[in-house]
Amino acid sequence: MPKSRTLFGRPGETEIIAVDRALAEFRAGRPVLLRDGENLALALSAELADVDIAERLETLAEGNARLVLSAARLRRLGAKGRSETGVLAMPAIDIARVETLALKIDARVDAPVGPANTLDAAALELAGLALVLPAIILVPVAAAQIAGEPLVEVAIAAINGYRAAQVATLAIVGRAPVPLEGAPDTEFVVFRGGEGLRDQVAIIVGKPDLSAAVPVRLHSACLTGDLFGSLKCDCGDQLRETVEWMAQNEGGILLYLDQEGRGNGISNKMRAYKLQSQGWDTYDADEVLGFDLDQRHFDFAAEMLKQLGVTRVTALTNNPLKVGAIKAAGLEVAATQRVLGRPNIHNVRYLASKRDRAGHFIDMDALMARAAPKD
Ligand SMILES: Nc1nc2c(ncn2[C@@H]2O[C@H](COP(=O)(O)OP(=O)(O)OP(=O)(O)O)[C@@H](O)[C@H]2O)c(=O)[nH]1
Ligand SMILES: [Zn+2]
Repeated sequence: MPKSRTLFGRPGETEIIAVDRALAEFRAGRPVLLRDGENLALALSAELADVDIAERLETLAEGNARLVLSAARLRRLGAKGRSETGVLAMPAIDIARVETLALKIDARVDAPVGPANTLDAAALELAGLALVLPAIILVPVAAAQIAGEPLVEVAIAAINGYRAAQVATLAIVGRAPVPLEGAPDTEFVVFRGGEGLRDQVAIIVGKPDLSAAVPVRLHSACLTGDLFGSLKCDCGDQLRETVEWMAQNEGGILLYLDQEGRGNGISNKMRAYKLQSQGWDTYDADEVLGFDLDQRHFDFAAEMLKQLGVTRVTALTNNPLKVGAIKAAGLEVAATQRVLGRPNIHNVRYLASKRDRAGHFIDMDALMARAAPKD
């Protein structure tokens, strides 16, 4: 990403600010102006579009509007031969059709799907960052057509470089002791930036020896499981049992990451839960919505560990993605340790899917042995 220096933007931050503004607009259902050199296009989240905004875009579109969809969504729509992101031409912006193609379960694609260009791909990345469905109405425009319009403009390089820039600017903004039940010697350290739309938290339990392999868990936020003890997953048990284990052993660090729904956000997770209640498994439900197996990135989590002085870890996880990401970020993984949740009739299919479809190291027999409630 190009560095630029202005009065109110430190080098590298100007681009982050532009994307932050674009995200606010996008999530509010207003079009964002994307720029790739001389090429301009208005991008609008399909799930937030209504007839009024469609009519206004139509006056600029001149028949050139398109609907950008993810590879996963196109697969579900039965688009022949498409293994990547693609676009559907929209001679007229028909909101009912957009809604069907973006969200409806039984929708099939009835028109040729074209390849996505750099603006389309950046629009899809923006949707991912905004935690909305990966479906965007894109309208190519000329500068003269939108002169004087109060639009937020963002260069596609800024969008594509956003995650890396967020890692580079990650910094501790607050820390304090927070005694926890069962782990009274605990400190919360809050980092600004990283993934998702909020800050990230490192929970340092006890006084881990930073010169040895530090027990570390990267824990993705799960409102339903962590906070309310939902029976649909194993997150709450993993969270509390890890903190307890760290307190009773040599301490450790749990990173609480703003990655609801495997990075899809809480609203898309709830859409997926609705589909699951109709019989879809956890990954198929996500694919219906247009998501791949896992949208999470963990490079910023590794950076958090580095800033806390960690170089070598014992990774407390069953997820090979997390282990790979920690290693790829230059930290040493001395060992991995399984984190068993508790199975029940509501989560057993979810756990089996994670094992069978995403390669999680889950020993179902060991897990089932824990099915009985604690005495
Ligand atoms: N999309 C989606 N996300 C889910 C579902 N169930 C749980 N999640 C999310 O999945 C993530 C689980 O994250 P983690 O607890 O870090 O676990 P993990 O990736 O299974 O890896 P380990 O627990 O470390 O082995 C959280 O972001 C949850 O919100 C689901 O059915 N669909
Ligand atoms: Zn969960």
